[in-house]
Amino acid sequence: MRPELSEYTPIYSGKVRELYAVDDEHLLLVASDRISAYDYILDSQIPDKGRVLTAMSVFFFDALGVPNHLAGPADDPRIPESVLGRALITRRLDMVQVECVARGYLTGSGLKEYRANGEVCGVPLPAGLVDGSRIDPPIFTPATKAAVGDHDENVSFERVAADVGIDLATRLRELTLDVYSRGADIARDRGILLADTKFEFGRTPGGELLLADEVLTPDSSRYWDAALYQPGRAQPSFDKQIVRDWLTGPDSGWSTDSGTPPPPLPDDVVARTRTRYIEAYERISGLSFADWPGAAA
Ligand SMILES: N#Cc1c(N)ncnc1-c1cnn(CCN2CCOCC2)c1
Repeated sequence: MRPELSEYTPIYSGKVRELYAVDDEHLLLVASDRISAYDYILDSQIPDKGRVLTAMSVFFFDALGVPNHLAGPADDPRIPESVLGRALITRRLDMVQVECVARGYLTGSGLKEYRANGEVCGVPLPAGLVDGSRIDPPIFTPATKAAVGDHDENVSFERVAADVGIDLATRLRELTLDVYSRGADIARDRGILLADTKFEFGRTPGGELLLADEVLTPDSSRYWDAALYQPGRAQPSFDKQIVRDWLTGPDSGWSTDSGTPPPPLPDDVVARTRTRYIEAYERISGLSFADWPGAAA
């Protein structure tokens, strides 16, 4: 008999995920079906999004072989039925307060910084780069964690070293770039570009540094279709472009500068977006989402 979610103590609630205390040493990390766009959490949910992104994290935790915070399988008996497939039992860690970002392509806040001063997080880049340019080798562009709803602040490696010490900062950079590069290689071999990603790390009571949070999901990363890749413009998001295009198109009656929350999504936009998440998982993992635990939404 699985426990009820109400038996666990909520300890953190993010835009699309929650964290519960299971016991003194373990947490339950729950991914919802909520989706964000243009800095709004949409009223419409994407059925199975939480299960797909959880499956993707588990695939990469397994495939990359990096010591991590997982403390049980996807069907662990401590996971309540109501969240089975979109929740994981993890070790409770002392989290390092650094958003560990790796960028293999220039876009978003990195592009904005580059255009202003030719560098990102203190890392100088070649002149003449455009939106979507490859950054080779990839760079470590850390950020400080912002309050829910705010944007993280990009900071230099030197600032991270001042905050957490040079040894830990160096280890964070090394792990971030290694895990990003190996994850990007896996995705690229399947026709999907991993433009950038954000990792979080934590330490055990014994001081071991573990990869935590979610890993290489479309919520923590930018995924692009390699077949559509064209530097010099904003790349279509593999998973969210259908939503973005409808919201900014003629049928939504909404615009990004309206100052109002986006309207609900049409059923077909929801359905096609669900399909995109499942396609990303199945192409990258080579596994069938039908085999993943939990009830299909
Ligand atoms: N993972 C993890 C983890 C852990 N294994 N041990 C202790 N604390 C955390 C933790 C606490 N907050 N965050 C930020 C990311 N959150 C994730 C959940 O959803 C909301 C955002 C991570």
